[in-house]
Amino acid sequence: MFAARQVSQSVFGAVQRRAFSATASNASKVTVLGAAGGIGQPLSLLLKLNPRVSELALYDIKGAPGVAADISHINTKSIVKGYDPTPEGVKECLTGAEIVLIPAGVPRKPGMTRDDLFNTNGSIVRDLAKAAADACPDANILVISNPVNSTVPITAEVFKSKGVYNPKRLFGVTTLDVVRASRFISQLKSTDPANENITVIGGHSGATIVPLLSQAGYSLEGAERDEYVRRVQFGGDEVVQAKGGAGSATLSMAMAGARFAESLLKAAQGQKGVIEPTFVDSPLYKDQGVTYFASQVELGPNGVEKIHPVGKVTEYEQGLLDVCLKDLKGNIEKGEKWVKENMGN
Ligand SMILES: NC(=O)c1ccc[n+]([C@@H]2O[C@H](COP(=O)([O-])OP(=O)(O)OC[C@H]3O[C@@H](n4cnc5c(N)ncnc54)[C@H](O)[C@@H]3O)[C@@H](O)[C@H]2O)c1
Ligand SMILES: O=C(O)C[C@H](O)C(=O)O
Repeated sequence: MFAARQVSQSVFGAVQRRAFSATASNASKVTVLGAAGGIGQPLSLLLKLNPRVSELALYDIKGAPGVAADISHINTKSIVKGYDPTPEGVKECLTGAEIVLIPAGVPRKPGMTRDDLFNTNGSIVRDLAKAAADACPDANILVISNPVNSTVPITAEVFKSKGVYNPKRLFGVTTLDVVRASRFISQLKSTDPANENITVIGGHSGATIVPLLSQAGYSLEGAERDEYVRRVQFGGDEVVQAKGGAGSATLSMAMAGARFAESLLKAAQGQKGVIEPTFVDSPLYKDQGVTYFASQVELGPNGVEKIHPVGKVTEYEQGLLDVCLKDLKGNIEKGEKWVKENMGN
């Protein structure tokens, strides 16, 4: 019995060390809004395993205190607290947060696009953004709820309306596209996916997701190339279909969200050269009316440190980018227009 306990602790310790090899130097409060959901629960679990997190604050319209009680028994140092779904609860949960992750909202069912979630999730994200703008205007806000191409502009407009918008602190989480693009190329090329890091630019839905294989030195041709791009662009649909009405990607998204939060924490705690593709207020295509765009972004203590240009692309990739920009512009404008007309109190 004792031996078994020793073994399991050491195996789990090794997993934890491999997953997050950092030693915490600075304390950070991280808040998850939608913490009892399909993404929220495993995301909160991964954040509890991260030694860079000192306090984990969980909020949901139902079930956050239960998730918090469960996770709080894990033998890592961070304090975990779940909050009741009241205005005071969400305020307390957000106050002092350095990072706020928002996976609150409904997921897709087969046959739906992400844009079909717009009305429901737009209101949810708008209201949570209002609470964040009031309680922690300087926090990094990480929007996961779909449609990201519209929920990020909605969040920005809420922060602007309260006079606290800082474009360096608002991120649409597109890490799952990078994770998929890297995994899928490794399957084709029989490489170690951990060593792949395919840049994905644009936005987070269908044709707005543009993987840049050429920048990783790969050149697929013909049907193989088209199938790879289609799989990256519609990887989310693959999961939605497979789950058959029970939701969309949750576990891979939790990993991707935890990875992005870890990158921000590393950068905030002084690590240089931390770069992740993410959907931000970007100058790259503003002249074409596309005000938010995902590209490689260097992170720092103030959030966005540097937005890297897209760089050299092939003619084929330029074709994908042209389609992306057209769709993205519409998604962004839709979010901005809706929230301006529906800002509420
Ligand atoms: N950015 C991405 O790459 C990505 C990937 C996967 C899923 N998503 C999106 O993430 C969202 C969540 O997906 P899920 O599978 O976790 O859904 P889910 O239904 O399992 O969980 C959502 C949670 O949000 C909570 N919630 C709803 N309204 C809330 C509010 N006003 N305040 C606080 N909590 C609230 C619900 O109670 C629920 O627990 C969806 O919109 C989905 O499309 C994005
Ligand atoms: O596909 C979805 O609806 C969820 C998410 O955006 C994904 O890419 O898996």
